Amino acid sequence: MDCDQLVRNGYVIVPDFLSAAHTRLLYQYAQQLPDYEWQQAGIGRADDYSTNTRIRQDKIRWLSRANTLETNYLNGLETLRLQLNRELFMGLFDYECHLAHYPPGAFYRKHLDAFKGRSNRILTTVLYLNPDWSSTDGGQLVIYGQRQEILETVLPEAGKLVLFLSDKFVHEVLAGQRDRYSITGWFRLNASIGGVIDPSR
Ligand SMILES: O=C(O)CCC(=O)C(=O)O
Ligand SMILES: [Fe+2]
Repeated sequence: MDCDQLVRNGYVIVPDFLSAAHTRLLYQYAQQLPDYEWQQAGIGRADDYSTNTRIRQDKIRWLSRANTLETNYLNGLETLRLQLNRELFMGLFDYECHLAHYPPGAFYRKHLDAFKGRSNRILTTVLYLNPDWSSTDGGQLVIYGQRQEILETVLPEAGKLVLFLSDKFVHEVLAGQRDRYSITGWFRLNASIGGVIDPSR
């Protein structure tokens, strides 16, 4: 992981963050999960939470330490959290993530993952799981700059990790032709106030 790029640009794209073997296992795992394991994704959190399929149409499943494969991934991101704290003094407190499944045609319109001063989501991570994804398959992640210019159009290719500051970059997921699998997560700060635990979701 190149921390310099993250500091310079506020985002970084790492093509081979995860080995092909580990990525394949996660891909197969996601593909075989039965329908009832997935929930319609929503927007907002806690009391503000709602599902709005005009904005996003993916299905998600939160990761836990309930099995080895999920635990391995969470351990890998824990190592990254410690690296970021060590090298960039980011003070990241914890990490949460979910599998995401975009069926053909599904999208996620332009949005921010966090709003300045109102969220403890600091850094977004997206890991892509699909092997052999080509540009004709669609499903790109488009990252926008401060003047709404396109900074990056990212193909969701197996093993690739995208990291960006959650309150800085508007982004969207374009509709694709294939089932698209990924793991999206957030490094968080601890924003509990007055003994009220800050909700993670
Ligand atoms: O899957 C992606 O490329 C991005 C997903 C995303 O923006 C989100 O879940 O907030
Ligand atoms: Fe997002």
